[in-house]
Amino acid sequence: MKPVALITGAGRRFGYELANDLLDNGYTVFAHYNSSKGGVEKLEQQGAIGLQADFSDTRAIDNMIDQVIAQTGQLDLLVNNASCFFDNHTVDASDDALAAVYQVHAIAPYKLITGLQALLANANDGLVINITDIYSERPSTNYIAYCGAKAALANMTLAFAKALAPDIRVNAIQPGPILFLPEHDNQHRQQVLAETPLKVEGGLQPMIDTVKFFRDNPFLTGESIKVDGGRALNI
Ligand SMILES: NC(=O)C1=CN([C@@H]2O[C@H](COP(=O)(O)OP(=O)(O)OC[C@H]3O[C@@H](n4cnc5c(N)ncnc54)[C@H](OP(=O)(O)O)[C@@H]3O)[C@@H](O)[C@H]2O)C=CC1
Ligand SMILES: Nc1nc2c(c(=O)[nH]1)N=C([C@H](O)[C@@H](O)CO)CN2
Repeated sequence: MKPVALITGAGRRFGYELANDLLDNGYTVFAHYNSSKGGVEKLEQQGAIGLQADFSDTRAIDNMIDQVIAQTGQLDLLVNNASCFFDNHTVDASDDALAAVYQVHAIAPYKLITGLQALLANANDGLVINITDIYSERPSTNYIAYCGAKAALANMTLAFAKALAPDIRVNAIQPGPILFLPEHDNQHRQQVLAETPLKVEGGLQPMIDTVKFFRDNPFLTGESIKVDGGRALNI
């Protein structure tokens, strides 16, 4: 049987490239998206199974879990990647945005891990990888809710690693400046790179390589790896 992966936020950027890589490496991929339908449609052309869910709606999370359980008896890899990068102004202007930050980064991963636990345990070496942030340990004052939610995900990584062993491994990746957003101007980019010892935007391949590192190391659980060019040293 082909290994099975579920990637959340697979419609663009890191989630999309990771899903592509897993498809190329023989995985059956469940590709979740919220609004990036076009990206998942490309993945579906390569055999992926698209799943739409807005994680700000808990019922949508439950429905997605039911769809996965109905289509597979095992899950080898769950990557909790979905994220809404909202700053203080965004969440101060909208309670819905504030709630979404915790729904997407904490409630959805919690419900996916617990709801798919039996499928992960059916795999030979079930693995959960939570995508947190270097700011989950040293918060930014401009993204207070986001950093708090990522910190919750980081903490749950430790708890689930302890609670689900030895059947399921749970680890985290803490990205730094891997890929700027289109709206990030040159001034912001230069400032971030000035604070990054390796002085470059990391790109997505180091993240994909780190997923593979966790996949290939069955003795790792409860671990978190920074993929940040050293930027955590300066925040
Ligand atoms: N890019 C970087 O430099 C850094 C990234 N990270 C983390 O790495 C991971 C990947 O980063 P990146 O690719 O830039 O992430 P993105 O900002 O591109 O977001 C990832 C995905 O999250 C999904 N998402 C957002 N809101 C919701 C929602 N309400 N319900 C369901 N899904 C939702 C989006 O789905 P859709 O597009 O379908 O709406 C999107 O595809 C993220 O967890 C991010 O926090 C951390 C530090 C730095
Ligand atoms: N969901 C996202 N989270 C984060 C992003 C992103 O693009 N999407 N980017 C960062 C970095 O700070 C980077 O943009 C450099 O400023 C943090 N989290």
